[in-house]
Amino acid sequence: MKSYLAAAIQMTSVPELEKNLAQAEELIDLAVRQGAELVGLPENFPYMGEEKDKLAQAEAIAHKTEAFLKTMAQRYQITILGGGFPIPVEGTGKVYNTALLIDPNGQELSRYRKVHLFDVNVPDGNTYRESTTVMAGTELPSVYADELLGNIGLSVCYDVRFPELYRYMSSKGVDVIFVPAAFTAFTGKDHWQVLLQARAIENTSYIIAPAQTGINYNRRQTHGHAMIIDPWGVILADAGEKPGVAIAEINPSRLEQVRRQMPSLQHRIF
Ligand SMILES: O=C(O)CNC(=O)[C@H](CS)NC(=O)CCC(=O)C(=O)O
Repeated sequence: MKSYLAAAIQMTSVPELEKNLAQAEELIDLAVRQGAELVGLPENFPYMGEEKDKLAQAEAIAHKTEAFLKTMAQRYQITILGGGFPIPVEGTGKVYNTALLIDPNGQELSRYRKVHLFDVNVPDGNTYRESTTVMAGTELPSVYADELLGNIGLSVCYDVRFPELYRYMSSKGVDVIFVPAAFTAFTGKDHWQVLLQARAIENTSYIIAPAQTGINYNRRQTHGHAMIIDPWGVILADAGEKPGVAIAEINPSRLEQVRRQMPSLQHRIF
């Protein structure tokens, strides 16, 4: 593993596929100009809108997004994570909320289907029923061992509330954990940063958390604060509330140092 720069992209995706892909490319370009070699896009980056509208366009979203990610990876010579986007599941009328990791040759390295679905009545009055259109994934995320970038684990948004998922990754030697999200503004203000820091500290791993921000559609508002956190829990970069990028160094000697200073992973009893 080497030292390199990673980027967590923050965007305001709307119910228009082409517009979102154009916004994503502008921000990828910005990240690459600053030297990023590993770039993450947030959950639902190609489309944020009513669940039924997303489902109606799922075929096109899935097809164009996968092609887009491969093109971006090759054009910019980066490894890219497309945070959860819908991929239809044959014969069910539903989709998997899928995260895809692609290498600079345009080859797929890893694929994860969101396991925990956001079926929550948020106290701000918004009701979320992700399971009406999304099938829950049933598999733990595989940890992809990249010779240069480290061991990379994938998760999506609401998953961040389930520490057992990250403990599993940790048992597979994860170094860098992606948490692409579209966190609600209401839950995000109190929970987002705390949960991410906890996952970083308890697993002594880097966290790369790309995010949605601002008003995406109707009354849906997302929290922003795409960030990169180091294995000690220090926030290395925070994109704030506007579309942009959070960029920071991923450094194997820092991983090694923190794991020496705080060997909690070696002290597990259960
Ligand atoms: O808002 C939308 O339309 C899009 N939402 C999403 O893409 C997903 C699934 S509904 N949001 C979350 O998982 C939020 C989790 C969260 O906010 C928490 O755990 O507090």
